[in-house]
Amino acid sequence: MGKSRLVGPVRIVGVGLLGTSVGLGLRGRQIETILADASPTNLRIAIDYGAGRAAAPGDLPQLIVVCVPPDVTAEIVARELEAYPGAIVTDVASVKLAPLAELRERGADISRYIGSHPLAGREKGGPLSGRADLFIGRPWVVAAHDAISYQQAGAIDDLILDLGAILVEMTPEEHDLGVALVSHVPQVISTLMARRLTGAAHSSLNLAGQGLRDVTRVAASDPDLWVQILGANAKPVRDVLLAYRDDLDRFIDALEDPAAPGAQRKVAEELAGGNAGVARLPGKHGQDRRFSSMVVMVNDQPGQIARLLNDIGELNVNLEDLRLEHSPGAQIGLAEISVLPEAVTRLTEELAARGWRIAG
Ligand SMILES: NC(=O)c1ccc[n+]([C@@H]2O[C@H](COP(=O)([O-])OP(=O)(O)OC[C@H]3O[C@@H](n4cnc5c(N)ncnc54)[C@H](O)[C@@H]3O)[C@@H](O)[C@H]2O)c1
Ligand SMILES: O=C(O)C(=O)C[C@]1(C(=O)O)C=C[C@@H](O)C=C1
Repeated sequence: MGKSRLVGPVRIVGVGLLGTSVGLGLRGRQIETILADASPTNLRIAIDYGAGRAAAPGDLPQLIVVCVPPDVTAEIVARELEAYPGAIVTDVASVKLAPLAELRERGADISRYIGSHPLAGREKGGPLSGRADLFIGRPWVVAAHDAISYQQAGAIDDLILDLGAILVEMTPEEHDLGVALVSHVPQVISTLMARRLTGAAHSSLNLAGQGLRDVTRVAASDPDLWVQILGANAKPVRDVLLAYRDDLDRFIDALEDPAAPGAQRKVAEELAGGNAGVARLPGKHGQDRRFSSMVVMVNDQPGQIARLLNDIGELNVNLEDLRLEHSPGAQIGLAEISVLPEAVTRLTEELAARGWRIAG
């Protein structure tokens, strides 16, 4: 266990997916965490799960992390600033301009507040979805404003670094424009793609492979949360969607008569544009992921996954993550396993020596 930067205690308000993940990550570094939530059930689950303890009179948190839905973020930040005059406060809401504007309107003491946003999450909320390693290697934006300097908010930087995330400084405006493109519009497109499936025939749905699953994973996200996020960042999201509508029209036109002169070139240019865009992403899973993955082909027979995991254990390699892919009717499953990068070469060779087929 490395030394932590934060001294603590850290108070976490809202212990759903984000709050519980922050709590678990900090507890893993022995930092004292104090939990609060409007839902007694969520609070109980997060405590039982090991994310921290309940609040007590006389608590003096160094830092408060507000992890509640966007529409109540400013209200709760204002309340916490008033209740704990010695604490620095941040929030993790997915939009940054709206909460800051509301705090200004409320006359809150924002000289102790900077909003932040980890670009890490899952499509499923609630404390049971919390993960201590959720933030490792992920960008975490700190959205500055002129009532506080970064130096005064050092505890927020410490939080981000203690949780293994990558600190990114930007203004709230830059943040909201950026996430419209890389997070909010992707959610909309994923939703629309998945919505197309609601009336589809089972025979078509049975053909779904990993491509569709990759682009529709976040369509399973919580509508209540996303109504708030999209509403609070409507203009930037709308602007990207308008450009996207032009893109769609161009693609539709290019397919109108595939035999027409130049039609194939137009389609090829669109596809090449996609290649160029995806190549600009910093790593498949975001920046600096700590783990490398490899894919092992597994025969569709009872006990095969157990045998693979046992072999990995015997080779003394720690499995960091496991993802199984299996299409209906296929005789082969694909196990994507994530391990530390330095273990990949040896594991590949030794698993191959034990008869496993490595797909990549
Ligand atoms: N889900 C993601 O992937 C993700 C990623 C990054 C940031 N965020 C942001 O994090 C915040 C929390 O999202 P989440 O996914 O953890 O949601 P969640 O639904 O899992 O958790 C929210 C928690 O806040 C509690 N809560 C609601 N109103 C409250 C109030 N007034 N006072 C105290 N507690 C209250 C709820 O009971 C719940 O436990 C949101 O602002 C969201 O924009 C979410
Ligand atoms: O990967 C997911 O499931 C997410 O929900 C992640 C994601 C994102 O778009 O990157 C979604 C919204 C949050 O504000 C931050 C992260």
